[in-house]
Amino acid sequence: YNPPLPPGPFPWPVLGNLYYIKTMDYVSLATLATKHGPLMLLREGMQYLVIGSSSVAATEILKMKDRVFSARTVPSSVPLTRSEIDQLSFWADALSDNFKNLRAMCRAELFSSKALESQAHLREKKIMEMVEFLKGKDGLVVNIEKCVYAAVFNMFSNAFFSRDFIRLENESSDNPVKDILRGIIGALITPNLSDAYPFLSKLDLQGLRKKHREMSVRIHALWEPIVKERRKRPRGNLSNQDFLDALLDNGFTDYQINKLLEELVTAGIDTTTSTINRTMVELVNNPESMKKLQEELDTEFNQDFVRTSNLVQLPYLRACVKETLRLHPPAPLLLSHRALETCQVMNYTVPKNARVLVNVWAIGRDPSTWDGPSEYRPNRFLDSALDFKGNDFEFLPFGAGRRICPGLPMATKIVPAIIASLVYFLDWSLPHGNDPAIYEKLRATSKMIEPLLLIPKFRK
Ligand code: HEM
Repeated sequence: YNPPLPPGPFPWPVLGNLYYIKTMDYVSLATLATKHGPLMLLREGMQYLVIGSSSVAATEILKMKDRVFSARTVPSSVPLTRSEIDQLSFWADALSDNFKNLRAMCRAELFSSKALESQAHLREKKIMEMVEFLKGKDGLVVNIEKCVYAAVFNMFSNAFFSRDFIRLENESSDNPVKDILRGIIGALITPNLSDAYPFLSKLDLQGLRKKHREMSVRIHALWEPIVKERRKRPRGNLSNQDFLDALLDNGFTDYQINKLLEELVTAGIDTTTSTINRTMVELVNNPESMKKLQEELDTEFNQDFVRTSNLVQLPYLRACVKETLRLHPPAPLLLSHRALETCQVMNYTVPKNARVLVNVWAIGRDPSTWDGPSEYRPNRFLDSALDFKGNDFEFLPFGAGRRICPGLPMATKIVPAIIASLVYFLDWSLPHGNDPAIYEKLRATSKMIEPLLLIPKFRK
């Protein structure tokens, strides 16, 4: 007996459900799922697209059938050949040696407790520079998003190369790094005819692969001189190794280094900054939560310095971050998974090579799990063991299983540290006062909040 395909909207000949996919965003897909069910099938031209929208569907896809769904559908805008993907990219199948080696390398040299501890003083330094800069803007309107971006990017670039890449003082001017990364993400997520009709892929009709390739060249150009210079240095047991040293010691070629770092910043920077910005929007608009967080920080830090290593013990801070990730997961549909073979999920058949998404945004707002699902209530996490480490399938901002976000340990250091320092040293208000309509607009936008303008006021 072969169970049927999952239910879904009626597919048009040739086109399938391209109409829905063109307008596809997690909010309309969540609405569509209330009609068709927690496991839904759409047709993207010639491709099957399966969407899981409940914690039960997520458990089956990411836990019970994790191995089967551990491959990715690689967007055709990715400017790599299949063999490059298999040999040097995170897009590789999770069962491949390359994938396991990349994850092991990152885990050991970037995300282990030891590596993160050795970066702690750098994170603190970047934070204090940001705080000093903001103290100088007392009472003025600042584009907080840009300051956060600079601090986060420099934390990355210091872990990679022991260098800053973005100057805080450039707060008012354009930020080419951000534009490049947005360009890459744009090329990856724009609905692409080549994905629906793979035989068109070579033509690159929308120019998305070309755009991605150009942006890749530009981002690599930022660090290529550093890599070149570092190669000339004698290698050996240097103290103060950064990630680049580790890659060179492990025989990575320039091209491997370029691609790995590109993929790490593409995946890590926007997700991290968006979580911080969205937490600020929620806190500024929920004064009680803000007050409670500031009180918690005041008891913890009676000197003038936020030691990031002390932050893990702060329950309310953690609860605030979790509540932001529940309401605004930066990767609301995860990245595309792919079925390695035909299999059964929730008594339906999922065909081999189907693209599979999990709507973690919908799961985080499921009214059968969450009270007042669209309200910002960090308290709900205080007496709860729910965590985002991939074991609780009603709360999956980092995914779960073999494909869980490898950067989770780094994100959970950076995000609370920056939020804590912003609200410990400064009070914040909105330029036009607290207008509920503006709040709803800021928090509802499916794109990144931009520009996020706030007024800092000296507190400590
Ligand atoms: C709050 C911050 C972050 C969130 C919410 C987040 C979330 C996610 C999610 C949902 C996925 C896809 C999981 C899936 O498809 O099942 C992912 C993948 C990934 N993330 Fe993160 N991430 C964050 C920060 C970071 C950071 C800081 C880094 C690196 C420094 C990073 C590197 C990656 C990489 C390389 C992948 C692809 C892994 C793969 O394909 O197996 N992320 N992340």
